Amino acid sequence: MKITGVEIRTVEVPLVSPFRTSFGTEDVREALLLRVVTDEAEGWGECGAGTAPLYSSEYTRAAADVLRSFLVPALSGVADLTPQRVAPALAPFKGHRTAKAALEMAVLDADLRARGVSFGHALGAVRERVPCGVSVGIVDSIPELLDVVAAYLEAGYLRIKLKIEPGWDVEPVRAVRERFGDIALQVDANTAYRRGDTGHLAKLDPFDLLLIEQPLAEDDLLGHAELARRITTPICLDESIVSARAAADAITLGACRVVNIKPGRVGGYLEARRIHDVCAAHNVPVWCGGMLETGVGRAANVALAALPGFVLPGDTSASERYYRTDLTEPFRLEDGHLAVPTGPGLGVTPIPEVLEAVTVAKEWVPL
Ligand SMILES: O=C(O)CCC(=O)N[C@@H](C(=O)O)c1ccccc1
Repeated sequence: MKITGVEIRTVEVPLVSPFRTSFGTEDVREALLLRVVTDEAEGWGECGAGTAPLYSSEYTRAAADVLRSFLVPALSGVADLTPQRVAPALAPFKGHRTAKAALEMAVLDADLRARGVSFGHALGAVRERVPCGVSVGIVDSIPELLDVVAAYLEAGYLRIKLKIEPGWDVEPVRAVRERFGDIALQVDANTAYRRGDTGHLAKLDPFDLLLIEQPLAEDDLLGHAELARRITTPICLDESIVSARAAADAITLGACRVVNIKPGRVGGYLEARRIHDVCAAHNVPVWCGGMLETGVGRAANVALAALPGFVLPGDTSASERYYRTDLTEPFRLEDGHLAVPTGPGLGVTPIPEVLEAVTVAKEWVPL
């Protein structure tokens, strides 16, 4: 396959409601969409970096620059480009995993569309639909939280994830347990706690949570391993798991018993598949995380979530959880599940007029 160029598009898509986590609040999703043009087909990729480097060191403007200046030009040196050759071509450049993931995703989409193969089939999906959880941001009061959770349960979500931080943790969990009983419930701290918070985090143990996600810093595997010996709630890692090797190390150290796989965080869907395989080899369950993807990235995540080791509901929510108007045909929850797209490649494409309406910058990088 030969690339003629890559369109880098910055979009700003309003969220239906502010999304607050321990690392900040978003009410507009700024994302990059890549359109790779090849001699055989076009492919789409989505970069999950945020407007500011708060979840990780990456952010949208930096991702656009590293793509324009280094990553896209690096593909010109690959004679017969295949999706499997993208990561090695980009490996000399350090970091920028969400930018790399978006480019690999777009090349993979183009390749699969050209061959008439779906993302799910290419990755090894074994299900036609996936069970869906939902991420509930931090809100101003317990009553408001209970109303939000009640609405998501009414919508059919099969798992609730509560964002927590110091000062908003035990009481919200207690209130949700008392109101809704033994629903599938987990929490996500996004690195907000410290090693000295072990005693406080142990107060979550009586609530029979599925897991506590990334309580400590992304580089503190030993801290998580020590915490795992002091609390009964299973630890799940997110920010720490940047590669298959990191997953193997974390599991071996006893730092986690569950892994949240986010293709953007790990450099792409091919690495995400490798992490899935490493975790399966260690009998570690995985689930698919989310980075507020539009329907473009959501289609790929739903396909990934259909792999055999994804045994827990992920953050693969319906489009309407975040967007009044999605960039693609919306993903709709049916009996708590989303259908895995079956068309070639992603199986979805951005709706041109919707895409134009949210585009704030567009550039063409020729190869
Ligand atoms: O459902 C979703 O797409 C969002 C799920 C979610 O909470 N994502 C958080 C996270 O910390 O995991 C996030 C959002 C944006 C960027 C990075 C991470």
